[in-house]
Amino acid sequence: MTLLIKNGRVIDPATRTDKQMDILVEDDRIAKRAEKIDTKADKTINAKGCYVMPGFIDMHVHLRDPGQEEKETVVTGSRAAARGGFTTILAMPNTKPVVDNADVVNYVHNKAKNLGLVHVLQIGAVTRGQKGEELAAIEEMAAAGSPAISEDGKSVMNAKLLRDAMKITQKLDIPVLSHCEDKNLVDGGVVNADANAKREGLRGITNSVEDVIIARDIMIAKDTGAALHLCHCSTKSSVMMVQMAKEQGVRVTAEVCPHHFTLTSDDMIPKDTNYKMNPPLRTKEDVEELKRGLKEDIMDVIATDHAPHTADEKNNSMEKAPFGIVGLETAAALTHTELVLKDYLTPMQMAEKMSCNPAKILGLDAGSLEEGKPADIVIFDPKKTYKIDKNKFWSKGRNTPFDGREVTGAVLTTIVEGKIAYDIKMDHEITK
Ligand SMILES: NC(=O)N[C@@H](CC(=O)O)C(=O)O
Ligand SMILES: [Zn+2]
Ligand SMILES: [Zn+2]
Repeated sequence: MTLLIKNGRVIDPATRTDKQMDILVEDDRIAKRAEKIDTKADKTINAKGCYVMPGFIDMHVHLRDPGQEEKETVVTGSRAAARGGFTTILAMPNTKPVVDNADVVNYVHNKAKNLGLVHVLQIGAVTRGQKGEELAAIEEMAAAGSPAISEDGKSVMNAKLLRDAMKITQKLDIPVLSHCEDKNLVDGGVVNADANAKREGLRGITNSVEDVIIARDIMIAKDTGAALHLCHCSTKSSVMMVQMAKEQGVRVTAEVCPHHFTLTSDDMIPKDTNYKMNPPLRTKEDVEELKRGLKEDIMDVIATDHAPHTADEKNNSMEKAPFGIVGLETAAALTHTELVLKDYLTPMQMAEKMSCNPAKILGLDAGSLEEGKPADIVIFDPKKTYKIDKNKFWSKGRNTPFDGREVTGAVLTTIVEGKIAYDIKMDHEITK
């Protein structure tokens, strides 16, 4: 099988390439890349005017499988990923049961392999059952192919236990992905602690809830020499701490989610639980600092924290509804609209933060359009303007604050190992 992508703007951070080129895919690999390729191929795509980027890699996805298949499954989550331009996704372990041993890792990997749509890699938990009492089977899960561990959904509140885990991951050379939230400081908070919370009579989540754990985890990473990746950073101080840690040579990287750089707590519609997520939407000051951090490459990664919940669960009071919003099918458009078109990021930086950097952090053979590399590619139209429509999502989740929002930039085609996993022409076939 050969596939020829013609006349696209090839943006490949791994080789610092940004120019109009053709790409020839043979079977599952990039066979050739040149200014002009005239070989006859089984299929030819004209990508004139489009970005051709390494397929996006989402380091932070909740697939809810096993155990909460009413919210999402490996199948529906993979389809949503493909529609969002993602060729690799990492699944968080806060499932039922928790992913704390190789059997559950294998279950997810096998399910994804049988579907054969995008690459799905299962992250292992840090502690057994995410109970924070004893370590999970970290080595066993790494041997089964987990590229990282994470306690996402909460922090490992026992610092000694986290240090023990980091001693192991340092040896295994895999990163710990930290959800930073001091459980005791949350104190019943549901939205950012500010005037909006007061007006709505809601308890607030202060920046310190996140910041104290970021500081702690950086220090433990420094002690152990382990690689630390900070999930969903939302505070202005997170940027300062990541910068300081990097200057000191600590192995730290950090991610920001599209909702945290697109919205502030002022955008919240009262009682609309699609604005409830963890960490919460912060102030303008925080958002500006996150965008500066992304622009100056202090913050390395854009990840979605795709957190599907059912309409029933979200159809509750702000206090009772679960935290989290979906993100796979809106991330690329929001990144392009809010950061590239507003001159915070170049298209090259967009490709770095959505593909190349996650691949580096996770040690994956992905995130590059070099000849010989796996043909995981996204074709993105930077001119197409449209309104986000949650009813078109391939995810089971409809919990988004972005329904109806106008954006510019659309995923046209997602190619995984040389096969078309998504094409915008498929949009009418709602697959569920
Ligand atoms: N982010 C969220 O608001 N929710 C996530 C958990 C998490 O990422 O911490 C979820 O699993 O629903
Ligand atoms: Zn989290
Ligand atoms: Zn999460």
